[in-house]
Amino acid sequence: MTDSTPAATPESVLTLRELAVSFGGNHVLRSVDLEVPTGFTGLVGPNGAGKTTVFNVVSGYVRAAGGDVRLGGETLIGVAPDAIARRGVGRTFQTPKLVAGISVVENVMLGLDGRAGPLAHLRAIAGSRRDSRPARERSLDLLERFGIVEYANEEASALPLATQKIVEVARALIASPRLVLLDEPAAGLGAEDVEAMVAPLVELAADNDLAVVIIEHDLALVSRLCPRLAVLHQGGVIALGTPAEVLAQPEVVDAYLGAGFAAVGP
Ligand SMILES: Nc1ncnc2c1ncn2[C@@H]1O[C@H](COP(=O)(O)OP(=O)(O)OP(=O)(O)O)[C@@H](O)[C@H]1O
Repeated sequence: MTDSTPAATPESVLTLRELAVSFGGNHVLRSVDLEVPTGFTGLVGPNGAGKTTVFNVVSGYVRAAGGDVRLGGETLIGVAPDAIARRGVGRTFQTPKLVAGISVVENVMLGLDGRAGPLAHLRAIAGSRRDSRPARERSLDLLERFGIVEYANEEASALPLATQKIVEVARALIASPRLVLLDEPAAGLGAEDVEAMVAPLVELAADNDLAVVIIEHDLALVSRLCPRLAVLHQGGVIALGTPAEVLAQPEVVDAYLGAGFAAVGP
């Protein structure tokens, strides 16, 4: 390699092109363009900007009105949520969606079938085809990594919020995804619980070359984790760059942060 070799642009794991979503007359996403490489990307913006809607389209729960979503080179438009999960997309929900009546270790295993969404409960009744010894061991291994293996046999939905959120992260990771979407993972958690979730997540993401997109209102956390931030506002990405670059942009201050905000750096 010579000095004149151009710096490699990181390969995009997830690509959104002119993505549009409407709910009736509410045009939530007008034209969202975003490339997500491996590593951590923060998706921020005001309440109601459409951040969760982006996750819902990528994971197949909401239909796009226009544009494209590509994982690697392949479109995810028209693909069912469980099939999208099996192609390598793991996700969590703003409010944990764990299946009641089954244990923590079993909830994590549901991730192997892509069963993380609203229908997971109904399907779980039939039992998971993936309830094999290796699946159980993989689930236990993840619970160990996240420091919650002691809860493995407890009913998941009875656990404190922080533990439920960590269980969801483990469920999102069990199928060895390429892309993980975390919807406000730290909301409602104390500093210690956030660390308990984040430290193993950062290690696992690095070990497995994952692309992780985090929606998070805690800007200190998102700035620490994410070398890239995208700001969503009025149906599109209005800023993209390092946290320091993005949080200093006047339009981001106006739209999201408020005039009293001063970026804390570096
Ligand atoms: N399934 C749906 N049906 C109708 N409207 C919806 C649906 N999902 C989202 N919306 C609307 O789309 C808009 C964007 O919602 P979304 O939850 O994506 O925003 P957000 O940026 O994630 O907000 P927050 O930061 O408050 O979680 C809101 O006006 C919301 O009411």
